[in-house]
Amino acid sequence: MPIDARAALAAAPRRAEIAWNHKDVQLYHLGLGAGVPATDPDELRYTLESRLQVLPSFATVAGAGTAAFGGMGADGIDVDLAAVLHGGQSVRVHRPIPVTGRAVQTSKVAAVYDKGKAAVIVLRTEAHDDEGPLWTNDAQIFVRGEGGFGGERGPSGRLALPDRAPDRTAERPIREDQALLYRLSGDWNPLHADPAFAKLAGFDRPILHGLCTYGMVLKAVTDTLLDGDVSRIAAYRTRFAGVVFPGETLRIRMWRVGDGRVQVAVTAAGRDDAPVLADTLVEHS
Ligand SMILES: CCCCCCC[C@@H](O)CC(=O)SCCNC(=O)CCNC(=O)[C@H](O)C(C)(C)COP(=O)(O)OP(=O)(O)OC[C@H]1O[C@@H](n2cnc3c(N)ncnc32)[C@H](O)[C@@H]1OP(=O)(O)O
Repeated sequence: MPIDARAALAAAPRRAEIAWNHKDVQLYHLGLGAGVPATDPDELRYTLESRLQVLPSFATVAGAGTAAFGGMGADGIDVDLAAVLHGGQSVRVHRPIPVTGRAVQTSKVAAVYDKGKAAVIVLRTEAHDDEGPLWTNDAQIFVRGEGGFGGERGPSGRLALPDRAPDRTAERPIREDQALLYRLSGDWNPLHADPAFAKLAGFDRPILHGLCTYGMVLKAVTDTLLDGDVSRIAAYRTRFAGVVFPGETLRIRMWRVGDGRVQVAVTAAGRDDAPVLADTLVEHS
């Protein structure tokens, strides 16, 4: 059986020692489109080692994605990569991520939901270093065609948008080669690079990594509403509601909804505002 929920949930957490330095952080930020214009002091915070800060979404790639792909091969989970889409993601940072770090990361399957036509696997990753906890991530992995095994349907997690105009709107173009650059941070899924594999998965051409959109949007919110200061971010969650293609432009609408929260909706600007990110919330100080 491709998904054995009981075996997946009972499996011991996987443990990995991970390390990163300024180059990993700079490459990750460049993969999100940072550094344009190259001499803009606001962009240098993401690109120049002497001023570098780390976007909290870096937690999703630290250790070059070991947790994500380790989870796909966890006990009880044997699925076809062409059936896998990233369904949702949350990150909570317990303190700012250092530019250079070494940590122990554990990951385990925290839930397996049966959505009828699909299964949703929740993969939880926690990291700590000598000073204590660093981050807790949940990745929701949507596996088409693997539902119907008689499991719980799980929560819907929907978040209604405020009934008013957004406080701010930003647009962010995606470079044609952005997925090729982003994948160097550790997500080597051919879905984002190989047209033949993308076809197998049902797409006309390679699609952008969900986590690339995720990082681009966090950067846009930080730069637009949080003075470009990543240390103000505590948590960030989203649902990947529709695919994005390299070369498109993201339209990012933001609402301040009180108590240090920004709600966000993201659409593809050139495709009739087709939904891209839904149920998206940034928590900040
Ligand atoms: C770090 C870990 C990495 C993990 C490995 C990932 C590797 C990466 O390289 C892969 C990627 O980056 S893929 C790119 C990013 N993801 C996407 O582009 C997906 C975009 N979303 C879609 O296409 C559809 O929403 C789609 C297809 C997801 C769902 O659309 P529909 O089939 O129309 O679903 P719908 O009928 O609306 O809902 C059925 C039930 O499923 C739940 N659901 C829907 N979208 C979900 C989503 N995105 N995540 C989780 N659950 C989701 C619905 O809530 C519904 O259940 P319920 O009725 O209980 O509410």
